[in-house]
Order: sequence, then structure tokens, then C-alpha cells
Amino acid sequence: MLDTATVDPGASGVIAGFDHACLSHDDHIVFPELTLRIQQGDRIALLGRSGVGKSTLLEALRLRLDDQSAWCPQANALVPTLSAYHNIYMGRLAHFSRWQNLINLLRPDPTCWQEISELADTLGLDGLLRRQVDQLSGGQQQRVAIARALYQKRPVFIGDEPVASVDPRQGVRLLDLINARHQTCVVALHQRELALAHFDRIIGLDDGRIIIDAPANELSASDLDVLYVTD
Ligand SMILES: Nc1ncnc2c1ncn2[C@@H]1O[C@H](COP(=O)(O)OP(=O)(O)OP(=O)(O)O)[C@@H](O)[C@H]1O
Repeated sequence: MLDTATVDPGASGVIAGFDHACLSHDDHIVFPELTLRIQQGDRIALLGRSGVGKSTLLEALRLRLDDQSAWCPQANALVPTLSAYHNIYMGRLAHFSRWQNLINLLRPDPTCWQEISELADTLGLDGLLRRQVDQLSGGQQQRVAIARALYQKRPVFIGDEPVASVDPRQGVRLLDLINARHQTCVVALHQRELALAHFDRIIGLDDGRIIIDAPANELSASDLDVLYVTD
């Protein structure tokens, strides 16, 4: 991914940003000239049609934030043949020694097991930790992906449609949980009502640029219609 400009993340509460940056996949330019500042404490919902560049922007942000970000990709980024426990544990692989990781693969470390069990319980995954991920439902897999990101224990949560495969009530609960554990969140969503109810700042993308960047309490669901108009 090409990225041509950066912003000093230390400046006045800004933790990451883009200044006339070009974000692309090889020769496919998604954002020709993106300018955006993410402030500490921002709770941002990223909206826009499929293919508009939400994942591209999140990925670029994730690279900027490096080990400050807890990354929750779309659910298919799990390792399907490993258990739910091991997928969640992978959130902190870098925190443990290679030897600890190897041992844990064969016999889960009791302290990690306890901590991951408690986390799994809060996500409604109790009793499923030993099960291979490819034997879980789409919604359960999505909760494993969220658990893995929460287990990273990092200040900024970056989620790529983390509640796309769960029912609306569960979506609300999961977003509350994510918000409670992170001061700063940037989350791509398709459900505009969830975005307005659970986030402070709405960023709407279209045609390679930001067309909405406003406080959620100044917007209504119909203000977001413009993001979903097709040609
Ligand atoms: N690895 C890649 N190589 C080339 N082009 C890509 C690649 N990944 C995405 N794109 C293109 O970049 C554009 C933005 O894709 P992106 O995945 O960021 O959109 P999105 O808004 O996240 O979509 P969705 O809501 O469907 O997940 C699309 O036109 C897509 O086809």
C-alpha cells in the first residue's frame, strides 16, 4: 500500500493522521489526497458503500498506530483450524516468549486460560473455547475476532465491521463492550443507526474522499443517505 504523507502524531492530542496522503493498492488509487486527524478520545464510525475504501483507510491507520492499536479485522482473518482459545491468545503472541507460545499451543497456560475464559464469558462464548473456529457460527467467529482484539489490551480499537454478522441486540452489547475498554475507537460499520447511537464522530466516505466528518449528535440517519446513493 502506497502512502505518501504523514502527520506528527504528537501534535495537540492528534494520535494519527493523514495530510494530503495518497492511499492505494499498487496502481489502484483509493484515496488520491486524504487529509484526516484522529484525536485521542475520538469514537469514530466509518461509513460508506461497499468498496468505498473503509478497509483501506483502517489498514493505513493501523500501520500508523502500530502497537498502539488493537486490530479487529473481518472475521475471516481467524485461523480456522485452531481453537477459539488459541485464536484469542494470538492477540498477545508478541507479548510472550516463543517458548511460552509453543508450550501454550500444546497445553494452555492456566493464567492465560483463566483470563481468556473471563473475556470469552463477557462475549457469550462460554463453553466454546476448545472448539475449532471453523466449527463455530459466523456470529461466534466474529465474537472470537473481537475477543482477540480486546485481549491485545491496546489503547486504540480499530475494527473492520466487527458486528456485521451478529443480531442487532448483540451488536449493541458488543459495541458497548468495545467502547468501555478503549478510549479511542475507529470502526467501519454498515448499520447507520448503530453508528449514530454508539459513536461521537461520523466519517462518511465516497468517491475517494471524506464527504461527511461531523459529530454524531448533529446528524440524523437520513443525513447519511447520501453515502448510499448509487449511480
Ligand atoms: N489488495 C487489493 N488490491 C487491489 N485493490 C484492492 C485491494 N483491496 C481492495 N482493493 C480495492 O480498493 C477499493 C477499496 O476497497 P476496501 O476493501 O477498502 O473497501 P471497503 O469500503 O472496505 O469495502 P467493504 O465494505 O466491501 O468491506 C475497492 O475498489 C477494492 O476493489
